[in-house]
Amino acid sequence: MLRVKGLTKRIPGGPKVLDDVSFDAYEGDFVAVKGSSGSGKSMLLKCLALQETWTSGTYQFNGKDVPQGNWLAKMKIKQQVAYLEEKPFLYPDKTGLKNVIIGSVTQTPAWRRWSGMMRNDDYMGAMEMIEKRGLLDKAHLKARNLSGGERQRMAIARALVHGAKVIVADEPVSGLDPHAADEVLGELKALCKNEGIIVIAVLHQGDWAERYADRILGLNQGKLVLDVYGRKLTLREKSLL
Ligand SMILES: Nc1ncnc2c1ncn2[C@@H]1O[C@H](COP(=O)(O)OP(=O)(O)OP(=O)(O)O)[C@@H](O)[C@H]1O
Repeated sequence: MLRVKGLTKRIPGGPKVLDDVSFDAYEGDFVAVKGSSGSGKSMLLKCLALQETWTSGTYQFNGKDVPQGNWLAKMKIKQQVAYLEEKPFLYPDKTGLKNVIIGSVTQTPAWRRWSGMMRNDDYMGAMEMIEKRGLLDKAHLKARNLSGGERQRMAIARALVHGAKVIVADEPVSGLDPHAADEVLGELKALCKNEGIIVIAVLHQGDWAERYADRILGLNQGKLVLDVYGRKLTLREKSLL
């Protein structure tokens, strides 16, 4: 479970880009975040994935305060709260499999990525995760040759192999064709439903949020102005974003 209370981020010498944001998310929740450009969507996700610090407020994960200072404690949270970018970085000359085993910059310690060590159980675990994503025939393809949707799904496999219990995804389907977008969001939805993963995704464009999320959070100028469960947004609600 993830609990955010009064989360506020002020840019030094500048404005508040997150202003007193509070919400909870539970195992299996698919939460979409909507809001116009500059409303703080990416900043919220970066704070949750410990890619950014916050100024005040509390953030708890599984009942414990998430620290901002302690490196080791932060590393443990980063393993469990994976950050999925719009265009996830994969080492282009390494295979999908190798990328999954090595892990991402945000989730895996540098020594693990640099050593590139591959134990037998790493290999088996990664292959199983890739197979579950329907990407077995792509496992040995260099990452540069994967399509946008395949890269996203490979990045999801990578996050899970390295212990993700929460996936925060910033515009994960932006730039994908509708079929590839459906595959990526279908995959994330299945992870919520079948494995209790929490997904928090910025899905501002189109009706992806309404189609896939159980809940929609709306941000406007850093404030949480909407928290809607299990239904489409009304016209009035849309006008708040
Ligand atoms: N490091 C920074 N220094 C100054 N301002 C920042 C910094 N990071 C973010 N901001 C500002 O914080 C606000 C929120 O940014 P954020 O990237 O979260 O917006 P967003 O809702 O994701 O927008 P978009 O949909 O355009 O990506 C913006 O006004 C942005 O300019």
